[in-house]
Amino acid sequence: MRILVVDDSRTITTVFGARLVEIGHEVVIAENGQLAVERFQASAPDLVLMDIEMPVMNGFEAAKQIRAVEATQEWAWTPIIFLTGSDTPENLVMAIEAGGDDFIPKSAPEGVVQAKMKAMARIAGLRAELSLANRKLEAQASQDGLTGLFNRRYMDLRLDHQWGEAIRCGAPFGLLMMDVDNFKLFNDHYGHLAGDDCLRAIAATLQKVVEEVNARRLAHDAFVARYGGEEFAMMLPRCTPEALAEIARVTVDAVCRQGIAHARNAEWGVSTLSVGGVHMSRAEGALAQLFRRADANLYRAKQNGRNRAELG
Ligand SMILES: Nc1nc2c(ncn2[C@@H]2O[C@H](COP(=O)(O)OP(=O)(O)OP(=O)(O)O)[C@@H](O)[C@H]2O)c(=O)[nH]1
Repeated sequence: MRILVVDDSRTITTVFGARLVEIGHEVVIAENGQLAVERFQASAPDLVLMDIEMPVMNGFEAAKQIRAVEATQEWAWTPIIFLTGSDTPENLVMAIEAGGDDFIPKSAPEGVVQAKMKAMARIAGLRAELSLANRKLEAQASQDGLTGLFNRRYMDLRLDHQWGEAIRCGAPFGLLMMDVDNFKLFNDHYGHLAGDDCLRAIAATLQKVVEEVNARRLAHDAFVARYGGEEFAMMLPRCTPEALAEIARVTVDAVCRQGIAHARNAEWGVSTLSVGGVHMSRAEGALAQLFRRADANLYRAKQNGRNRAELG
């Protein structure tokens, strides 16, 4: 474990530090509470062993600040054990109130110190595993199982937030609705599993396009989601009408150039995409209206021959 040892007494940090290093731990030392908070942030220790009475900032205050730092990171928790010369009941209560987890007298025998650290490390390990599992679950809940893009549920949540912000700031907003062309014929011709592969491949291309959009700052925090079936939606906050037109064109071209064989897709012989785009120079009104306009343009793209974008 990496252990942050905090004490204003050089003797204590040296003695405790040497004991911990001897039994295989890495030790980071801080001489007061303020340095403890700084070193906690810089070194992300697995455990903090901290004195209570110290100059500049005492151990209780440092523990509170460490907990405040952790509160900004979901699920973060590092055990804090107070080291003290006086294990009075008042100190014990204050230690726990300040966010500490345990309390060891400096005079405690070696075995007790080691046993307490082992217990804390075990809890910290379980907590870390739980945090990882939770993050995986969160990622799964926001992802579409087939394509790995964001799913509709996540899209609605994130879009609500982006749209609200765009309205508050009077910022521009762009939306592209995209639909794979003649996809029923693709399934009929190549089978449903090949259809799934085709959707995955197109989704990967759309993801690349959106990453490029963000990298080139053509929009702010753009993202693409599977809207449903063979339909996708790309959200383009703060993009210009010129950028929207370029992104729509690039998207249509990129899917066509991908060259996924589609013998029954008109004269192209490969899978293609139709796109309906809408741009607002100042976000206002209901999101549903934006989607209706994008849908109408998508319909026009289909009517006008597919493998194209219609904007408005
Ligand atoms: N393989 C596969 N097919 C899907 C999936 N979701 C929807 N589809 C199919 O997508 C097809 C969409 O067909 P339509 O809505 O008729 O549209 P289209 O054939 O693409 O024709 P246009 O949109 O007019 O170009 C349907 O046959 C659906 O079964 C999926 O997850 N996997």
